[in-house]
This record gives sequence, structure tokens and C-alpha cells, in this order.
Amino acid sequence: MTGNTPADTGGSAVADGAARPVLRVTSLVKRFGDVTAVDGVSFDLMPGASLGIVGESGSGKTTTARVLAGLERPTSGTVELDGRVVAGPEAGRPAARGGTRGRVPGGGARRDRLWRASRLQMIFQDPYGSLDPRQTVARSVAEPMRLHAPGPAAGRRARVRELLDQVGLSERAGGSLPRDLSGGQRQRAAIARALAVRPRVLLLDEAVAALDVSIQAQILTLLDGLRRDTGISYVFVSHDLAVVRHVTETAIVMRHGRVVERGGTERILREPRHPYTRLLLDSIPSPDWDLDRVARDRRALDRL
Ligand SMILES: Nc1ncnc2c1ncn2[C@@H]1O[C@H](COP(=O)(O)OP(=O)(O)OP(=O)(O)O)[C@@H](O)[C@H]1O
Repeated sequence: MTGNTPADTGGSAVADGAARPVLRVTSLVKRFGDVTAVDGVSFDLMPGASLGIVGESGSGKTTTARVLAGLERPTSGTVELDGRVVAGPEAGRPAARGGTRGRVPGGGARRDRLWRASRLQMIFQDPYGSLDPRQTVARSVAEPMRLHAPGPAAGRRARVRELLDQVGLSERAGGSLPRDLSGGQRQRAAIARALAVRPRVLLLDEAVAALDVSIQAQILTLLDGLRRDTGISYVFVSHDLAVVRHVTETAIVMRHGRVVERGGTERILREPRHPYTRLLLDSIPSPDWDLDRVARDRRALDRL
């Protein structure tokens, strides 16, 4: 076990003060009654880096993501976003080191939510989580701009065209309702909407899990290009190690709410150190797949 310190995740190493993590999660705990869904998770995400959160169903990935997005309050621990504590006992306060002073300018819960949403956006497995089924894609993409940066409609229209182009959608697709698009196009539209406010972090929760493999590859390539072009950071939540390999440099592996392994994604996949990570890798279908061994290893792990 590698413990739950942020140590070796978060992308490029940065000297003191040179750059601070855009997202810092410290000792995060989330309980639902008797169930501890997240149990002491910590990590840093540097600007422009991409971090995977992997684990099986029930390991606490989605709950972690929901706390980061402000959809759940943590039981304890803190989330610092862009130098500001956005969740935890000090929420609304600047982070201890190098953060902005004072509360979010103007204060107020709505202001705080807008501030957070302007820096961190979430993409769900189901694009209907962010697209209104009754609105054209173009309107859905324009909406966050109206909220965050009110200004002339002409400027918004130009920016919507630019965003649609950035995610590979035609103007025609922009004029369509979500139900008239393919699953891949809908996910592109959800990404365009998330990018509309120029967030620093995109939090992707099983964002390609519902798509055919060939479409998955297209979306992953799109995400790679967007990160290169914009310097945005990703937290990429997935049960699928092959997918995580494509879009992240570092990863944490979660089991029963805890981080059991962390490090470079390639290293984790090539030389897993924790038996649970090895089991996850052995569970991927391959020509020499040994189902009996996977079942045996799981029983042994469950006894630990
Ligand atoms: N709102 C809730 N109320 C009670 N228990 C919950 C709630 N949300 C999650 N849990 C429990 O917390 C644990 C972690 O769930 P979570 O959804 O975070 O895992 P996960 O790794 O994302 O799995 P999945 O991919 O299936 O969503 C599970 O035992 C789950 O049943």
C-alpha cells in the first residue's frame, strides 16, 4: 500500500512556488450513514496535467468526483480549487499557501457556485446530464456564457461556433436537438458546453463508457488535443484501464474508498504493486485470460 499522501501524482514536478496545483484534495472522507464511500483520499493536480481515478464499481470514484464538483459535501477533508478552499470546514476561504485573500469577491452561495463552475466543469457518462433535451445544442453551449459572462449575443454566437468547431461539430449539428445526434456527437456537445466558461479543470466521470469502442477512441483523441491546445487539466474517472492509459499520465487506484496505489499510469499498468491493481489488470479479457486465477485472486484479496 502506498498510503494516501499526494506525493507522486499530479503530473510535472514543480519547484516551491513556481506553480501550485490547480486542484488539491486532502484527506477527503465521505460517509453516507454507515457506508464510508470515500476514506481519506488525497491528490494534487497540476495545471495541464491529467490524473486518472480507477477502481471497480463501488470503490468510491463517483462519490469523489461528486464532492470535487460540489454535488456532495465532504464529511471531512478539504478540496482546494485554484488556490481557494471550496469544500471542507474552511470553505470559501483562501488556501493557506499562496491563495487569493478573502472570500470569493461579492460573496454569497450563488457567487461561490459560479466561481467554482467557472473553474471546474464536469462531464458525465450520459450527456443528458448536462444537455437540455428541449434545447438546441448551440443554445445549451451558449447558456453558461450568458450566466458567467453576460455580453452581446453576437459575441456569444461567434464563440459557440468556435467551440462547436473545436469539438468537431458542424453548425448543422449545433442547430439540432440532442436526440437527433449520435451518442458521440452528444458527448462532443457536452464537452463544448463544459469548455464554454474556459474552466481550468475538466472532471470526466466515465465519459466514454457508454460509447462504442471506435467512438471512444475519437473522443479520447479529441480530449488529448484539447488539453494540448488549451492547457486544461483533467480528472478522468473510469473503471477502464485501457481508457485511462490513453488520456492520463498519473493515476490513483481506489478500493473500498481508499487509495491503494498511485503513480505514473504506465508504471501502474506495467508493474502494478498492489494485489488489487494486479487483479484489475488480470480481469481485462485477453487471449491468455485465466478466469480461474482471477476468481482465486479475488477470493484471496477479499480475505485481506
Ligand atoms: N447517496 C448515497 N447514499 C448511500 N450510499 C451511497 C451513496 N452514493 C454512493 N454510495 C455508496 O458508496 C460506495 C461508493 O460508491 P461510488 O458510486 O462512489 O463508487 P464508484 O466506484 O463510482 O462505483 P460506480 O462506478 O458503480 O458508480 C458504494 O458502496 C455506494 O453504494
